[in-house]
Amino acid sequence: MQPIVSISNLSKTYASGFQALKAIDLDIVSGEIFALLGPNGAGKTTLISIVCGLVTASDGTVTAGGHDIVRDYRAARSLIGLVPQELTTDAFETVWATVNLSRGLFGKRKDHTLVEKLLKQLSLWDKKDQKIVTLSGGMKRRLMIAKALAHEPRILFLDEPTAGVDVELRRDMWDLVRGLRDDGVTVILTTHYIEEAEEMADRIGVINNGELILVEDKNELMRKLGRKALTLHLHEPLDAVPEGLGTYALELSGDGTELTYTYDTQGERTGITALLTDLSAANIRFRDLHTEQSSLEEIFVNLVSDSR
Ligand SMILES: Nc1ncnc2c1ncn2[C@@H]1O[C@H](COP(=O)(O)OP(=O)(O)OP(=O)(O)O)[C@@H](O)[C@H]1O
Repeated sequence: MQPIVSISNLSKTYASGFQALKAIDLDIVSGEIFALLGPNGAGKTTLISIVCGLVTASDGTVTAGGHDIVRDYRAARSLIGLVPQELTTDAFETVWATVNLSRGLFGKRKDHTLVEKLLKQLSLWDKKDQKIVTLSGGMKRRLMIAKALAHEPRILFLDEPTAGVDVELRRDMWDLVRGLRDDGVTVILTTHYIEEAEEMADRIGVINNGELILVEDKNELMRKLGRKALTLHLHEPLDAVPEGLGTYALELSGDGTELTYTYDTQGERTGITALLTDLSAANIRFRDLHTEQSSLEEIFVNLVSDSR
């Protein structure tokens, strides 16, 4: 299937001489939620600003829906909605006027039914006659989404959609984004919250120092790079890991009542069967056990520190 956004050899050097992006190649699949994950200053905003035509690239090409974003700017841009980090609209405009205006800016004919539907969907309908300056932070965020969707884009970029919002609103945002995906909108979001990428994304791209260091299916990423820990809850506490078990990566905790074994899920052998046999031979009995997979956070921290 043809990608809905195709980024090829994209580089950006700002006038200051700072290179914010280094030869990025990335294809976005239609209908996915793609999370671009990276620390502050990694180049996330620069990347989406280029795709949305707000910043010019120093090198490389981008197409959206098959249209080159420079040569065929209008056609490409009309497919794209952008929710920036900060609201840039006139604060004394009403909600209703500003969303309708956003649609008009793309040369689309008025459609009050669509705007009404959007405002209802975003729980802003009862605020439609209020001036933006009177809205709460969460309402402003939702308004930015309504504005970005007013011209019915097929691709939505969300730049740090939940930075600085409370947990409840974050969950609302996530539900909303999933709903958009269900409606067929392709969503690309930037975030430095690993939890957000873990929760939301179908695929994850990790960007650091202007380089895309990894692009991977989320589940695959967690499976491939994740390690697992098996914790055995012992009947009798141990003072130390018995000598005969010294070859295993074992750690004793919980006042000697928990024995944790860490293993690689992708390894040829996990070593679990041998460990359990040896435990039994050493007469160590357990009453319960559980396993835990390493989180995306641990994977991310390892990746970023490796690429420095
Ligand atoms: N107009 C500019 N001129 C010079 N350097 C810039 C300009 N805009 C951004 N940069 C630099 O480019 C780098 C990438 O910035 P960018 O805003 O793309 O990062 P980001 O990943 O979005 O970060 P954050 O998570 O903090 O929003 C940063 O080092 C930033 O200082």
